[in-house]
Amino acid sequence: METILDKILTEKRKEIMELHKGKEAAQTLDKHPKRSFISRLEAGDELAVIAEFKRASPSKGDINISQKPEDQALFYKKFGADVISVLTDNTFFKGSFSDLTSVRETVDLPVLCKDFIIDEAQIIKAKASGANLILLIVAAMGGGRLKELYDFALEQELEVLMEVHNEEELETALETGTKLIGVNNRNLKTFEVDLEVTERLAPAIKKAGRFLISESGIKTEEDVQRVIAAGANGILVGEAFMTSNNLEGLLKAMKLPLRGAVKQ
Ligand SMILES: O=P(O)(O)OC[C@@H](O)[C@@H](O)c1c[nH]c2ccccc12
Repeated sequence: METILDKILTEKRKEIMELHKGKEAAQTLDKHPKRSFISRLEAGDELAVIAEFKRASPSKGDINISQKPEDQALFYKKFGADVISVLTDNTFFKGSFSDLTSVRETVDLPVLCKDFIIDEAQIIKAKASGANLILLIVAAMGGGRLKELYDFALEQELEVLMEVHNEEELETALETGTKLIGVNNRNLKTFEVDLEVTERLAPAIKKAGRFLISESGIKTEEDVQRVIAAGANGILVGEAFMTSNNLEGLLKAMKLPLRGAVKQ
């Protein structure tokens, strides 16, 4: 059966053909000093928060369709986010690369390009649009291709958040040498969400000495305590922030210390 991930990748292949046709000059926005998420993680003893600009998704439909990326980015920055993630996929998530550029130009935080990247042309586009980090989803391609794209991104001076959902994908990710592993609690094939995925994969990630970001389905302070207890260094939150009527309270409550957050 064709999964949603298959459908998205079919669409991406069309977009990539267009990207290859238009030889857009990859002028970078790197007038600013480099914005590194990894150095923030190395320095910090507080949970890192990646706050996502997410208008819509295939599983939820419209989430917050009228919000402007620059307004949301200013709130995220003000309330303590460490990175802003921007969905750039248009067909399924109603995002765009110009959303990413707006965010990059509005705040001085590192910006993550959240897309389904399977080709170098998309990485060049992300960089030219202002990304500091990109997402690479292990489930979207084979291990050899993953390593090529990972190395290409590093050459472009981008950091990489590598996303996994099970043990096999994690093994493939670790082999690339990536420092940042994102554990997606949502199965991209069934949309089922379970924080237990973070708990299951955390020991191997910690043992390998990599940073662990728990992604998806995190809505409450209790959820955050749970993933910190499992060993998360950071979280990635979209829907709960985009729909909250008390974003300040929620985001600040989630910025917990990494030690002492769990009552013994
Ligand atoms: O809205 P949530 O449940 O907080 O999830 C955010 C983020 O993890 C999710 O948007 C996501 C994780 N991996 C992805 C890959 C592609 C698109 C989207 C995603």
